[in-house]
Amino acid sequence: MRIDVVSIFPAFFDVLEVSLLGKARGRGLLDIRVHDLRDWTHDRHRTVDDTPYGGGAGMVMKPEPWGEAIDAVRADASGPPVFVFPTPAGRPFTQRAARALATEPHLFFGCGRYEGIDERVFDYAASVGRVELLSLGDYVLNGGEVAAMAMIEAVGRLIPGVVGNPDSLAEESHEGGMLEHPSYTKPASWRGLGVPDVLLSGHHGEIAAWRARQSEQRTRERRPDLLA
Ligand SMILES: CN1CCCC[C@@H]1Cn1ccc2ccc(-c3n[nH]c(N)c3C#N)cc21
Repeated sequence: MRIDVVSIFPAFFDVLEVSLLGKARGRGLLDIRVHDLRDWTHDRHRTVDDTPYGGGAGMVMKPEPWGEAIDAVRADASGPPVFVFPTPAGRPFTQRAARALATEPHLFFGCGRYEGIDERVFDYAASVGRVELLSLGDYVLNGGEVAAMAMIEAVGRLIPGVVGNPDSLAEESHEGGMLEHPSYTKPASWRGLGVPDVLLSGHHGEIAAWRARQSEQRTRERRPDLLA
């Protein structure tokens, strides 16, 4: 999978050089290319924002640099990417959305700042490819970078070969619409706290049943909406 990321803070994504995704890049499983939106400006101040039409506080990201960035990535790719724009006004980013994006050969993440990106950028992107306006959650961030990072990690780890043991993906929270069961490791007793006996029993069937009950109870208590 190829992922292009456009941001006015490209250094934000240096962290993608390390850990699991960094290794996946080194193994050629992920081709992540980070771009500075200001590379598509042409004035001395490398301007990317301007005052909003209709008035109001703050600044809006100008459409021109984004249009040139979209065209530059398209020109350098074999086919149109899926354009992902993190926005608080988007539909929820969920594990289902991550799974769908993980099937795509090429993603373009556009990270906005200020009050957001001129709406015509989304319209233009939709005229040349599929656009996904996705929200990380119901809270406000200062820009799209944190959200894009989370989305890139959630999608990247689903690419075959990125995660060592693919079986572990199936048991995770939100994969089957349920929260994952509690986990324990050595020592069996820690600061007076023990491990549920069933996990030490060696009875795999009983362990699986216990884990299923724990997932269902935890989901019912913490995320009843997932069971609706
Ligand atoms: C604060 N400022 C004025 C109010 C509107 C947002 C703006 C900041 N901002 C600019 C671009 C941009 C993109 C995503 C997000 C974002 N916030 N919360 C989420 N779940 C997000 C996602 N995904 C925030 C962004």
